[in-house]
Amino acid sequence: METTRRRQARSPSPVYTLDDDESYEPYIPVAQRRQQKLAKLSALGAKSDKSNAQKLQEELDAQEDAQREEELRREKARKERTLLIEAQEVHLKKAAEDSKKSEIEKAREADAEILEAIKSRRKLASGMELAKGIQYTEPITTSWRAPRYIRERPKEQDQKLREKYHIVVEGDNIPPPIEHFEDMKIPGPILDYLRSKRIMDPTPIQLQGLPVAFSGRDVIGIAFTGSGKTLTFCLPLIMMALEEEMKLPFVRGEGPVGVILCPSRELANQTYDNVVEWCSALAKEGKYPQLNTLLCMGGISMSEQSQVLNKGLHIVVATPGRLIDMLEKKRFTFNNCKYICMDEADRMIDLGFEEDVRNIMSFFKSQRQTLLFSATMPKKIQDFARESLIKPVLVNVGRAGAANLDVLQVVEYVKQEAKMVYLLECLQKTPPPVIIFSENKNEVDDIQEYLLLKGVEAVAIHGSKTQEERKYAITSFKSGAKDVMVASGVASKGLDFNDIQHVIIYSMPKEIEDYVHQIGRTGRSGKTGIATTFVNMNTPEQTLLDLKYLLMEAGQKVPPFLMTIEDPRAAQGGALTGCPVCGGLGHGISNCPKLEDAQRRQMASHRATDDGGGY
Ligand SMILES: Nc1ncnc2c1ncn2[C@@H]1O[C@H](COP(=O)(O)OP(=O)(O)OP(=O)(O)O)[C@@H](O)[C@H]1O
Repeated sequence: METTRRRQARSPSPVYTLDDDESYEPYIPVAQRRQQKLAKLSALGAKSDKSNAQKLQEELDAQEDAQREEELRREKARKERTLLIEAQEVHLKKAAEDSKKSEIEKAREADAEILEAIKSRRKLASGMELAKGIQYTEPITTSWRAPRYIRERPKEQDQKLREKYHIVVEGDNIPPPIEHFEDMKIPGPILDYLRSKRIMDPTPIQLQGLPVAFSGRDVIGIAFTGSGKTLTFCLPLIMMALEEEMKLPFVRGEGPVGVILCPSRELANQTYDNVVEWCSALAKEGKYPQLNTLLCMGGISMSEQSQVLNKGLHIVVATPGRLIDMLEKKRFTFNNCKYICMDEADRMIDLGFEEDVRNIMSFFKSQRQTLLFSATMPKKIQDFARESLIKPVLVNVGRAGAANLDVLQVVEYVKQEAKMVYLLECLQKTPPPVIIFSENKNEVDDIQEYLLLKGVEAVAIHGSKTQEERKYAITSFKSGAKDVMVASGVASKGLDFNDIQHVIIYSMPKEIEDYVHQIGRTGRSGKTGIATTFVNMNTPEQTLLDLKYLLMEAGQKVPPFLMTIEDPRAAQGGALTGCPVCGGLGHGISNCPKLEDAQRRQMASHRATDDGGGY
């Protein structure tokens, strides 16, 4: 033990322990080795003969060579090992990068495939046009012109005006924006009527959308909920019908001049009421003729409307199913129809409803002006629509699918079992009227029952209610006789109720567009409102992500539990652009909830019946 310790202490070699590689041989510098060799030789030289010394010399040389070779081999092996490790590391890193890249690429490829499939949908042209390969290249012309002073002002001024009102336009030869209704050549009685309703100046979508539509151009109009889109697409049709009627009055069996398509009966009813009011205002003083409007939708008998059908018909407001039925039965024709507008157009030309629209298009006999309006219009629907329109003008106020900034959005985590009780508390936040949304018909009924039990004056509306019940719910709520309306999302899209104070979203819809439409029942025409949304662990994470981004975009408070939800695309380094299919900001096309639903709807569309959804 003592010897070992001393030997170790004397050893000139580097410190080395058994913990290291056992095959290791300490390195002895060449000069030292030579000295050792010389010492051995001289010792030998003293005792033995020369040949022995020579032998030994050769032996030692051979040993030295072998040792050097071994050293070189080891050195080489070490270098090779280092290179191998480096190469492996590079390979692994590359593989990791490649897999990350291929994930993104894979997603991108999948997206491209879906987008291609959407793009390859047939245009929304009539069957006759498609069969004969008829393609219109120029928009229809109308006699409407902007006042000369506006037409002649520099284009930069038009652009400045658009910037002032945050209007984005796309298209060729875009008619100028007009800041005052008085400059739009709208008949006086309608202007008076609008003023009486405190509609003094056009909203951004109106000040650009109306001149474009009056000029006969195809329009894709996108603007926030409650921003006055209805007037933007109804007034041009009224003016067109007026001009036709004044040229040569319509007699029985003639018309309509144009049609407005709505995705639900309630919306059709509301739009019809608006058109009738505006037409009555027009004819009130006797200076202009009466224009006749037909409401064409499931749930009302056509005998009720026979007096309209017995006269010349100017305007039809319809849901698709009943309209097709009437056209097939030849109750009226589209032989002279020149105008078609789709409200909530993204829904109308969405997969599933598209075939109905295509069917309706097939009844047109000549070129028409086509207008598509919505608060939500995902990029791909826009692209598809654009291909079906003729030199369309896109008028966009705010991002398509963005929430109305006049709505204060509050998102609360409420456990499923606590929702009903908390709902009562929530109702105290504001005075009535309040709308409560639920995605589920049974839940709508349960909520109404609970509220009635608690003494709250509540009505309910959903697709399984009869036409009478739906009408009663809407009218009693609109008149203020009832404080609360509990509704399913579908039944209330686009409905314009007066001064809704508070929207409570009892169950968060899967598609963020539905959320945008639902909260949009408040904060209309420049007023403010509150939207409270209940979420919990039943809410899909992807929906929560969409919601988080939407709140951030609108500058709203994002609750901490939403803040903690990470976007997997951010980790993958993917682009955080909105989903081109639904416009949601929190996911890509490959996991779009709407696409799944749309596909389901497409399959179901063949079985669709006129069951209360408006068809
Ligand atoms: N220029 C205006 N000034 C003030 N109020 C207006 C103006 N234009 C329309 N309004 C009113 O604003 C309300 C909302 O209009 P409208 O229903 O057309 O909104 P919308 O954009 O179609 O909304 P949604 O996307 O929810 O269907 C209506 O009550 C309407 O009378």
